[in-house]
Amino acid sequence: MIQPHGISSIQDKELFLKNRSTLITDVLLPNKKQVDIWYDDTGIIRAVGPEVAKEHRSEADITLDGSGTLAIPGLVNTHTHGAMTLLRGYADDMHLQQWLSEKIWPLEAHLTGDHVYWGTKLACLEMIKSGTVAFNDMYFFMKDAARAVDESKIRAVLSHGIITFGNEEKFETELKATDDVVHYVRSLHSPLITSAIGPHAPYTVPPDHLSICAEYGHKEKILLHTHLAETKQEVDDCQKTYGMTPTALLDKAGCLSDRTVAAHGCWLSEDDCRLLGERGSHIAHNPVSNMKLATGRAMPYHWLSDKGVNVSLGTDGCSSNNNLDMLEEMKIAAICQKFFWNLDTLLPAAEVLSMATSCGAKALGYAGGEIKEGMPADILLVSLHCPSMIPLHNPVSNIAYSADGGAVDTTICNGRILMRNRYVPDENEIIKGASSSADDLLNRAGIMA
Ligand SMILES: C[C@H]1O[C@@H](n2cnc3c(N)ncnc32)[C@H](O)[C@@H]1O
Ligand SMILES: [Zn+2]
Repeated sequence: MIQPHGISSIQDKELFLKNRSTLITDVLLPNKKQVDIWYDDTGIIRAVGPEVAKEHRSEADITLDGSGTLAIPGLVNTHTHGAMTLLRGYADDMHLQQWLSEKIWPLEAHLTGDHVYWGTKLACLEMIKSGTVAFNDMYFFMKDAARAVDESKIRAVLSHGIITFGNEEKFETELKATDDVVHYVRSLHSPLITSAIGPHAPYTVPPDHLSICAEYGHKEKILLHTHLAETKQEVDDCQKTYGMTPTALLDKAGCLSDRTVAAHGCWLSEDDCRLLGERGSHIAHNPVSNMKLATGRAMPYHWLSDKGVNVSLGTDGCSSNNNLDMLEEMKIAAICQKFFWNLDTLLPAAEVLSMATSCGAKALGYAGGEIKEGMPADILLVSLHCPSMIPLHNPVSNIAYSADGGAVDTTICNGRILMRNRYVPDENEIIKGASSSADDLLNRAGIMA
């Protein structure tokens, strides 16, 4: 086993076992203030400030030396398909509809719960190693995904991806799968995991099925997670078939509320943005996936923010990104907006950091994404000894534009230490399990790994 730097004794390994009252000393905040942070064993931040170590040292079970690191809130990935880690590099450089219907869906037809378990374990590992503490996931075999997330101790909103193309029998199966996930997640009694209903998109789920999804979501008081206005073809087809935009169609079906997270939004019109603002719905921006699949237009961030829409950030799945690194995503979001809309002031560094943290927590419906008293201890310690963090003229700029996930030294979610000195306890087992699971998937599909 790799002996990671600084983790040597049994006692150190106990760091990862459970929540304990923790003091982080001498850490820098993005505003360049040097502080100590203290949180208790319920995982809630109780004090942040220069004198905190003096006042609370005796109450802390663990002390982490934060010197040489910058503390930022844990990152929130508001749109992904976790287990698609197994499909990383399987189908690149294709047109979106062809990519889905000729490569992705045929392979996904061979998925089992075991694949999704290992794919989600790998996704959680990758997220922990790059500073993500919460994600909004839409995929299949979500009870297996829930097991993987529960073991990984990060936050997640889990939805079964509903794709019906109008088939009633399929819709019944999909609703049953959704209901199973909702009840299974509740039975876990985890404060970190919730469920959502996930009608895949207006082009895969017709209006009558969308309405039933919306009703179910309202009845269960859960999020509704969907794809929206990703391509021009989607918007044109919707106009032709239903005489309205996909956004108006979702609204007519009752799918737009403040519990709705819609991914992409590349081809939203200004009126669509106004409607989303009125409904309090959230848009998850996925710039890497959009650029890779050549959706042809960047999400109109200026219109969305003008209309008061909460815009968060997501990576999309590993088959269209091809990683889950939210620090990388932040940079690409900020530069993609400036480039596409030819506006150098659009989406500045501080805004993209909020997009990846507090706006994400808001979209997923929990209090978080800020390092302050009363907030959950979702904290990253980013190494200041990385070349990409030097010099430190502006910590927020370095985070948004310069660092990548490899700069994250320590990841804490809800007070629990998940990575320290870049060490995650079960990393080797996960890599082994996920690699053989990916081979197994391709073998089952008759593709030589
Ligand atoms: C939940 C479903 O969503 C599919 N999926 C993955 N990425 C995208 C995308 N960019 N657009 C639409 N669907 C996507 C998954 O492959 C799965 O079939
Ligand atoms: Zn997606």
